Amino acid sequence: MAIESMLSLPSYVWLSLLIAVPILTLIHDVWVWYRMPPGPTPLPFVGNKHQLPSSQPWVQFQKWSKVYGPIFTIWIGRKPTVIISDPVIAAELMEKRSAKYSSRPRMVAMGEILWDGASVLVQPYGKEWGVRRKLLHQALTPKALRLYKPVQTAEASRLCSQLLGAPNSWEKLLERFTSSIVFCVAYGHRIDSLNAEIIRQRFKFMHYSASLNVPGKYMVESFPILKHVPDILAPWKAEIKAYGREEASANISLVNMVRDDISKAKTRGDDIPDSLCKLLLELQEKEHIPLSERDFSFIPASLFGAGSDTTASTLCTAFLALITHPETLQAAHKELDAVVGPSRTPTFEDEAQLPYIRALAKEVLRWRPVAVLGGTPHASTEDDHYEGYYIPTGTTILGNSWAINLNEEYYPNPHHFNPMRFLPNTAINNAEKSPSNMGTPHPAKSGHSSFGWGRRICPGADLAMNSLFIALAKMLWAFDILPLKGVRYDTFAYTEGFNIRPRKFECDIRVRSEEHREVLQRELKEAEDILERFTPFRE
Ligand code: HEM
Repeated sequence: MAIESMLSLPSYVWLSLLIAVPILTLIHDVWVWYRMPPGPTPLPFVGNKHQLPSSQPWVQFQKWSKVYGPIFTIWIGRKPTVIISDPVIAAELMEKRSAKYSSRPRMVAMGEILWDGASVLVQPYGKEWGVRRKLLHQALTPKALRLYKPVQTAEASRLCSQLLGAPNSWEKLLERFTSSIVFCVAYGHRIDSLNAEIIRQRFKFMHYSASLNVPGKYMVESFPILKHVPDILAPWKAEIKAYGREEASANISLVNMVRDDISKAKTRGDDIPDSLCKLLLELQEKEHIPLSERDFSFIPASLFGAGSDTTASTLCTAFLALITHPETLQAAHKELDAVVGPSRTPTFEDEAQLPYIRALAKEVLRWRPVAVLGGTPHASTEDDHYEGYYIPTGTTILGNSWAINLNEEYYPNPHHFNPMRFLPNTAINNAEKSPSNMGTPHPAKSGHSSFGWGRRICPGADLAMNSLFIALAKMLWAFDILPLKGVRYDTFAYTEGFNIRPRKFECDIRVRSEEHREVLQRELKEAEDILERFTPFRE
């Protein structure tokens, strides 16, 4: 009846509606735009899309922050994104006001159709996310992290001994190292080669999910109602769901592999290596976990996508920093020689005595942050005001780590790689660390925000820091990492994407002495004894 009477409306009413709706929408948008933090002027309905560069948008965002201020707005179509370039503002919104700023922007194709809400990374803030996040924390407590240290140490020794044999393959060797750690920690199985079937499978899933997250590729992102169109009428949706089923079934198989390992070990009367999946399965025996088998399987599976490439890329950046700032290699050698000496390699027990190595790892994360736009964006779930500006519900919030980490106020001479910035205050360091060369202190305890903010901060940060520390300590103890003669290195030549790493470059990796070589060979045997318990994934 209502439809019939609408259809019988005179044509001048329809015409007025056709004109009035866009005009009213535009008035609404201008009113919101006027009250939000300033930014480059958007076009009606299009926003700033035409002004966004196709390459390294974080650099353009940093330039805009100098024009419009440390908090500014850009518009993608009619959706606002607030971009933050100052660590204090990032902490104020995403940490102090985290109750309002801990969600994720809606990603319909990837988060809802492909993963059906199973992935913690893109899940909106709420109870479902909280269950997964709590489980991750339970398997990554300081006590649990201690259980993973022996395998991280053994893998770092294996990495050094592989670098002895194939120094030119350093990038691939770093990738194998981080992949193996992630799989040992997630499932108690190691990676001996990047040709392992499981690596190919994981890359296939990662590339497919990334391919869904291309702005403008799917109409469903602008009109989420389309996700309810039956599969038979929407082949694009049927394809995404089929991929989702394949990934879920692969994740469930990995959990079943660990279940099988546990039951075989019980029959034999021994135990299997500690892993995140094993800890979660033990927890499941003791208490009810309100997740389906499928959703449970996505928790250990999240480690590879989130933790392998990020850690490997950070190590690649460390190599670039060392060859372009040779004084830092010398300082690292000096500390390692004084604390560890030439007859053994460093271990986690030496960590407290190696402040320069720890500071070097932090400076790498600051100097060229791998998650250059703060990882996955945050989204607000309530209207808010900051310094008189209006930030409406549903705004996307990007912490531009590039601009934050290279903000001169906090890090003077920001492109200079200088681990001293992160050295604890001691009498000796203070002589070189006057406030004028160290800048305003960063609000985070860690001194940087490369792992994100507040309730969404990276839950794997301590695990990643342990991998970075042990790999850097052992490699720096063993090797000279040097520039090739006559090569000019570009410290800005980085890849595109959400996670960045230096574009391919060559360097000269030389063992420091025959004694160092012998120690590495001897320690490889000890490492292999530990790694033997972690069955490798098949090629
Ligand atoms: C150098 C290595 C790493 C860096 C730089 C890094 C950085 C980040 C960043 C910036 C975020 C987004 C935080 C935010 O939204 O505020 C994040 C999220 C996340 N990271 Fe990491 N990460 C690293 C390693 C790892 C590792 C080893 C794991 C394995 C446990 C991991 C698991 C995750 C997960 C599951 C999330 C999503 C958390 C959520 O949405 O609640 N990351 N990471």
